[in-house]
Amino acid sequence: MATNQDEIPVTLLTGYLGAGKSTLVDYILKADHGYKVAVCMNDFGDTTDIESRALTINDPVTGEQTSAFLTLPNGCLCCSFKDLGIAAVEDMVARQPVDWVIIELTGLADPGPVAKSFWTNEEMGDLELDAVVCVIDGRNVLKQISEPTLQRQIALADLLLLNKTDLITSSSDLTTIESRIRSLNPSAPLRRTERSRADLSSLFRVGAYSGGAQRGIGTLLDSSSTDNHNNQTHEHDHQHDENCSHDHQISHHHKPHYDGITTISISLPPLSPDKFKALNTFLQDTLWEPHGPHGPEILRTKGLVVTTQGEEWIIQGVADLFEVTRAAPAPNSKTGVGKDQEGKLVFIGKGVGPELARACRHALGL
Ligand SMILES: Nc1nc2c(ncn2[C@@H]2O[C@H](COP(=O)(O)OP(=O)(O)OP(=O)(O)O)[C@@H](O)[C@H]2O)c(=O)[nH]1
Repeated sequence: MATNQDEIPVTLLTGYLGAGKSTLVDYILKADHGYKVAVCMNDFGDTTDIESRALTINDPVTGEQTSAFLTLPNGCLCCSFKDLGIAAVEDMVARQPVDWVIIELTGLADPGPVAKSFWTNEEMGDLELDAVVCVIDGRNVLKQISEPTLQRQIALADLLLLNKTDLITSSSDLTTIESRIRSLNPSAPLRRTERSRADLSSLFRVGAYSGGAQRGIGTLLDSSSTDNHNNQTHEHDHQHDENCSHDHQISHHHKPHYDGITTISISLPPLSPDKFKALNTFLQDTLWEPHGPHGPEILRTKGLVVTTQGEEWIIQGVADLFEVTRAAPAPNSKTGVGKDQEGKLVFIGKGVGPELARACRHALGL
């Protein structure tokens, strides 16, 4: 499809909690393609600090670590982006020349309103919406597919990446998954990926929006016409879309959000080796053991642990799987971890509440 080479393409990256969006961003930022890429990250559950620490970006000239992030510090891009987001992206692009803008939406965002605001905004300067790319968690998609948010993410995409194929155990599962995805979006290319390693030429200058409406996208982008989940379960009042001033500071309480999903953030002091071990056991007990019909269903776990020895570790969990890896040094930090630096553990899921925070503190003897 023809694209305007003078415009800077904007890719909207969507996909459910833990699908592999940040992994894709990390892959793109490190790949050898020669494009200057700007990334906007938005996150649900106040975890952008953890995300940005999970990535390392080296300046190609100096080799030093750089921060390429413009943090949009609230958890609800879909209602604040229209006014704040585009201006923020324009500002970023004005400060440094870039070839490609990638906006990673939260795992719980409907990409429709953001895509629409980019597509219809006359004052976007050199920016042009290029494509909506949806990363799909191959391991969990069949369990999650009844979620309206995920359905819209898939339905709206111009390119679908079926990720985590290493965790899909049989070819019949793969066929079932692909046909379920196809039932929601029969026309977008569907590619299989492991660790989100997609062919970069299929991601850049897709041109899905050049040349006017296609695939009935106009109707899909209008969330009021197809989206009934906002009206039913979304706790926010989107009537005040234009001046969205309500409280998005969800980090330390457990407000219901999209699809009845709540989040809790537990701050952690520097952990001794014994307490770090206890945290690992707590995560195993919490994520691996069934909680019965009324227990929380944890969809996503993220954490930053600071140890008393001054190490930092990142925790990433999706459903029952989790991994603990050494954190990249903080950007612009030459001194390492400060003595009073705190860690935190964030759970996102259904029925996630203060009991979980209490259980965690108890398990760690805090
Ligand atoms: N086994 C396996 N793990 C993967 C793959 N892709 C990503 N992961 C892991 O899945 C976890 C979540 O990946 P992220 O890239 O953070 O997912 P995300 O979509 O950005 O998650 P949210 O920010 O919650 O929306 C991390 O632990 C990744 O290392 C894959 O293809 N295979």
